[in-house]
Amino acid sequence: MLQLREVSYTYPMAKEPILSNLSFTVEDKKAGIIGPNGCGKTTLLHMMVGLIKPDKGELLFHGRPVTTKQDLRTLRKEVGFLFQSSDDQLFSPTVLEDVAFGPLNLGFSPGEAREIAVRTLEDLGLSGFEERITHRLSGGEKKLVALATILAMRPRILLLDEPTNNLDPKTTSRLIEILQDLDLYQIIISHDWDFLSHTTSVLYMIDHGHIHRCQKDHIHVHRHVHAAGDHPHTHNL
Ligand SMILES: Nc1ncnc2c1ncn2[C@@H]1O[C@H](COP(=O)(O)OP(=O)(O)OP(=O)(O)O)[C@@H](O)[C@H]1O
Repeated sequence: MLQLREVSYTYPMAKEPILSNLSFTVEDKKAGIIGPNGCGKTTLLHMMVGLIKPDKGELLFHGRPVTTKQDLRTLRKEVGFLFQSSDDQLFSPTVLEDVAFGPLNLGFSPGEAREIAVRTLEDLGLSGFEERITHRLSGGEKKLVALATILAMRPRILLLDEPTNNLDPKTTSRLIEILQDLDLYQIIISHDWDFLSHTTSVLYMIDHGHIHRCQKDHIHVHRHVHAAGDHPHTHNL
């Protein structure tokens, strides 16, 4: 459904490409993407929603190249993106307005959009948040509301960029439960091995501009290292 084919990308002023002739297809229902800081994980997800255009290669959606604004609109109806920073996602005064914004944009009437928003908040255990002032929410509350703004649009694919950053263990557990219950494609960037082990069934690693599917034993070794309390970055994740 969603595919990057042989893409390369170099940031302006950078000497080396951050992604190089990389191909990636959303085919596993729940996949994690790992790799060291700065290896290009966020760049990859941004490319998959058309926020970054590859210098070479193409983004395909349902087998067709995404080139026009209309192609992008179609893609974004079905592909939701949870930003690393919730403040990049939330902009309305109240939670209800923020969550209803997507459905309104999709053409639902104000009444229908409100109903969808209320139901989505309820599904995420956020009933009672409707009239809360969005920018006054805690970081964890913002993360769940940001997720609600996406789920209200009923996407088929969900891309999540380091969703557990700054979440406490209780909110992380809540997020795990929510993601486990969601029957849609999920691609998750994370440095949190425990979280990935609960939410994904396959892992991909970005390394020197390329992406590899990790072998099972490789995953076990790294999980063991992480469980032993070592810092994952020292092991080149
Ligand atoms: N707009 C930009 N202009 C120039 N360089 C950028 C830009 N955005 C990101 N980079 C650089 O590109 C590299 C890849 O960034 P990216 O955010 O994709 O990495 P990442 O793997 O998600 O890292 P992390 O795990 O730290 O979040 C980094 O070295 C970053 O500094």
